[in-house]
Amino acid sequence: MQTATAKQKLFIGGQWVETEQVHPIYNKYTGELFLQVCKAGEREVSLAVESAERAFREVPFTPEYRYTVLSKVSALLREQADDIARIIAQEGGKPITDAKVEVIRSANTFLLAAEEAKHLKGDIIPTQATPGVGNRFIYTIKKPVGVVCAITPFNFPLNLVSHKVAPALAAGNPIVIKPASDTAAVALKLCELLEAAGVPTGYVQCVVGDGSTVGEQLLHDQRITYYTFTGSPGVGKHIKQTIGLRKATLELGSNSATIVHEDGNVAKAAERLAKMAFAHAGQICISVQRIFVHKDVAQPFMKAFLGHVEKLKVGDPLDPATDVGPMISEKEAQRIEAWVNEAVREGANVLTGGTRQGSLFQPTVITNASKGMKVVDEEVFAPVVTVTTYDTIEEAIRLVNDSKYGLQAGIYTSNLSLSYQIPHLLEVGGVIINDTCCFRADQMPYGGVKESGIGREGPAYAIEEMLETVTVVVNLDE
Ligand SMILES: NC(=O)c1ccc[n+]([C@@H]2O[C@H](COP(=O)([O-])OP(=O)(O)OC[C@H]3O[C@@H](n4cnc5c(N)ncnc54)[C@H](O)[C@@H]3O)[C@@H](O)[C@H]2O)c1
Ligand SMILES: O=C[C@H](O)CS(=O)(=O)O
Repeated sequence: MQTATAKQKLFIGGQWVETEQVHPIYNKYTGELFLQVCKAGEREVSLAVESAERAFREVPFTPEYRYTVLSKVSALLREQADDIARIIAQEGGKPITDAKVEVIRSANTFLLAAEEAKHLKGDIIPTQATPGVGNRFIYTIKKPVGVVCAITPFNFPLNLVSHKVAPALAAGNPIVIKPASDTAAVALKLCELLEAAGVPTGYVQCVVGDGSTVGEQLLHDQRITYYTFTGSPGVGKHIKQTIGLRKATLELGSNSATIVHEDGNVAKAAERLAKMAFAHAGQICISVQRIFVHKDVAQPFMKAFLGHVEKLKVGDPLDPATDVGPMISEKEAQRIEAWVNEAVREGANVLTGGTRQGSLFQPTVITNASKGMKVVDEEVFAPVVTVTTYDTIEEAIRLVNDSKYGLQAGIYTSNLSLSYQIPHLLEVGGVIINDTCCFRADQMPYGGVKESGIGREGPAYAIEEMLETVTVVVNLDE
């Protein structure tokens, strides 16, 4: 990684490529210039896809070697975790402790994908009992889909890139990465590690630039067979409409909810919810945005919850004591300030927070919020949570489901029967029992329903989506 005054080059076809135009990346807390990154033009984007396509046709990449490369990247991430975490903290504003967790999770994501590369297999299809099939042996093989394009957001600038690069490579596909420009430094750092680990030429490229230029060009390039996108629902819908019949995985937004039921552990719920509603300043797709608490436990819950929230330390992401850092930009902090003020005008109460200093927004707890308010209906993607009481579990389920989104939901309850039933009733891609909706283990299938997306990530599941199944029928009578 270079210094702020030097230009960080792009990675295309195994070369570090310099361009005229740069994108300045700023330290999101101090506002100082952190790094200048070369911006891809039409030529570099086309070259990136061409390099990937050529690699796919001409460069062998065996499953055994995929394992070697991916596991080496995992080891390098672990070795360099402290330095890489500092990049994430500076360009992304993520508290250093959380940034370090992200790096270690990425190392794990690579290792999980490496292991999967050893186990790619098709199926044997039983035919003996099917009339008319005759003496035929039917089986399937799995082939890589072709050139994959990864388009990623700013909030987990390493692990969400890893969740696309590692499975694509494990499946034998070359990839073109277009990271969010404001946090592109760590994606390019990952390319350095992939190069050091010996990734074959052309299997990884990274081009930086705006969604409206670089992103659009990638969507229209017919040499790309598969898109894996994480980002906002608006861009996700646009991708789906633009790419036609080509396949895509879309990991989009949410206004995720957690229920604190009358028989749940209120003390634990209050502590975890205070952490997970405000982690990374609420800029997590599964961040706790709506809390529904049973009326009988609402008072002790609120007391404990507010106590924890008011202890959160807001400030410099490089300070290990910081819990909540800045938002990605002052513009985003101004947006959420306006949404909170609008909710107050419409009758909501702010119990704590609600104030802004530049891009720092104080952890904010809102009550008396209702449907029709942006802080309830839209994805806040900010350190803001609403708390609403309910009378019956049926009402709580209806409130959780009353959303255009459906990524994950959480419930605190000691009722075994309810724990079993509720995943069948909630309209989400993942249900977390006795923890908040903001939980992800990197190996689990992860993704949403409704406007939260299409498909599942987690190395084993992403690999499956990035493979083509070919059926082979052998007529044994010939
Ligand atoms: N479900 C998940 O797993 C998940 C994870 C993280 C973030 N997110 C979502 O991401 C959003 C926040 O991230 P963001 O602000 O970086 O999202 P964003 O949608 O603004 O940008 C994501 C990426 O899309 C690119 N892009 C924008 N317009 C494009 C276009 N026309 N064509 C092609 N690419 C284009 C951007 O440059 C960026 O690289 C939130 O909605 C959040 O919920 C979802
Ligand atoms: O922002 C949403 C991400 O999916 C979070 S995580 O990296 O998967 O935890």
